Formats: sequence, structure tokens, C-alpha cells
Amino acid sequence: MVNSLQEKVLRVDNITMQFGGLRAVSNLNLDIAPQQIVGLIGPNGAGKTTAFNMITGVYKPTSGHIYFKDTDITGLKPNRITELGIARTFQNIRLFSSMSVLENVMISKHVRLKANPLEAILGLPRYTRAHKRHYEECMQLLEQVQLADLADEKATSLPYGKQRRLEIARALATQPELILLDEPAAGMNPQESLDLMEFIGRVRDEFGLSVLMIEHHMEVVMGICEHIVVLDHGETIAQGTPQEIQNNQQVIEAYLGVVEESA
Ligand SMILES: Nc1ncnc2c1ncn2[C@@H]1O[C@H](COP(=O)(O)OP(=O)(O)OP(=O)(O)O)[C@@H](O)[C@H]1O
Repeated sequence: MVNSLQEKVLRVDNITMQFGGLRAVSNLNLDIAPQQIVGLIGPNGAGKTTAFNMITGVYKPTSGHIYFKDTDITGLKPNRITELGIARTFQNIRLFSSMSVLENVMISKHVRLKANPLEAILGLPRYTRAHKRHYEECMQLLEQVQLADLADEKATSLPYGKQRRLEIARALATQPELILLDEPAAGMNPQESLDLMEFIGRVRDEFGLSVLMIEHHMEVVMGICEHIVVLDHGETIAQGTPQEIQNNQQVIEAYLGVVEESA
């Protein structure tokens, strides 16, 4: 058991989430290898966000287990899961609107700041040094995501694509080994989606991360994911490479069903 866990960053083992009479996610199994980019797709209401909420500790699965490297994280609190090395972004951008780009990153990175509140209040040298290092690391992160020239701008004054990038930077500031992106291309035009794909690939390489992403833009999913899991009504209807998923009859029908229902 331990050997198989060591090869994976994340191992989702048969998790189910029941809300009263509704099974939002049923017996989901999912493995993510180091530096792998995995897509989680499916029609609206398929259970994708619920799966993210279980992995990040917002919900405790009704049954099943979730392992992050060799640690069973099932039911741990979200802040503990962040500390262990899993970060996420949300479907709706959640930036601190009154703060600058830099402040948004600094606040996220606080999870890694090693200083106690008393040292901060008293302005002790250890705190001052830690704070300076904290600032420098945040500026370096902004350089890496090409937002350093906008560090002092108000976060919400950025164009939409850059706000999305800042949201990812905030997740990166917690120094994750796995990042969960919930519809990062939502609301983007084709060029912005292309830029985002290139950005996610670069982030994976430069930060040595694994990525799990929910996405409805199929060109993004097929263009960047190495492995794809498809949910429909909480059930896993397919897993495989982009090519296998594109040719899977059950997947085609699940998506065609959506088109027909909404027609
Ligand atoms: N806290 C909750 N209580 C009850 N039902 C819930 C709860 N959260 C989600 N659901 C239900 O679980 C099902 C799956 O929802 P979920 O948001 O996970 O789907 P999704 O695949 O992320 O959809 P979308 O693509 O629209 O975001 C839906 O029927 C939803 O109404």
C-alpha cells in the first residue's frame, strides 16, 4: 500500500458524497502522478466541484479515502490541507478587491510565514527579517507569473485574464505540490484560453507541480491534460487520454444529451 502511494501525489480511493437523497459523487477513483496535468470534466451538476470540495476538505466524503502522498487527508480541515501542499482556485474569482496585486499574494503566502504574532507586534529583528524575505519571495513569484510590473495596482483593476493569473499566483504562494483549478478558462476568449494553456504548462514545469483542473473549454482540456476523468450525474463514465475520451461513445452521449436537453 505504502509503495503504491509514494508514486502518486494524490490518490482518491472510492469516494462518495451523499447530500440527503442525492449522490453528488459516487465511488470516484482518481490518481495523479508528480507533475501530471489531469482534467475533470462532465456536464453541469456532474459532481466536479463536489469532488474538489472533498479533496480540499470543505466536505468530508460520506465514504472512501483521499491520500496526499503518504498521508490520509480524508476529512482534514481545509487550512491543514493547504499547509500539507494542496492549493485551489475557484470558479468565481476570489481576490481581495481593496488590496493591491502584491498584497493579495502576500496574504496567501502568510501560511508559510514563520513568525509569531508577539514578534510581529514588538517588531523584533527575527520578524523584520522574516517579513523582508516574505516580501521578496512574493515579488519573485509575481516576476515568475509576469505580474511584477502591476504589483501596486488594485487587484480588481486588472484585465480579466490577469486577474485569473493572479488567482493562480495566490494559490502558488502557498507553495503547493498539487494545485486544483476550477474552470480557469471560464469567460475567456479563444486567445486568452490559449495564453492560459501555455501559462498552466509553464507553471507546472517551473514549480514542479501536479495539476487537477475542472474545465468546460474542450480545446483547453484536450490541449493540456494528459489524463481525463469524466463524471456524469456523479458517476465516473470514462477515464483516459484525451484521444480515448474524445472517441468514447458514453462521453459523446453525455455531452450530446446536454445539447439536446438545452435545445
Ligand atoms: N452542499 C450541497 N447540498 C446539496 N446538494 C449539493 C451541494 N453541493 C452540490 N450539490 C448538488 O450536487 C450535484 C453536483 O454539484 P456540483 O456543483 O459538484 O456539480 P459540477 O459538476 O461542479 O457542476 P457545474 O459544472 O455546474 O459547476 C448537483 O446536483 C448539486 O445541486
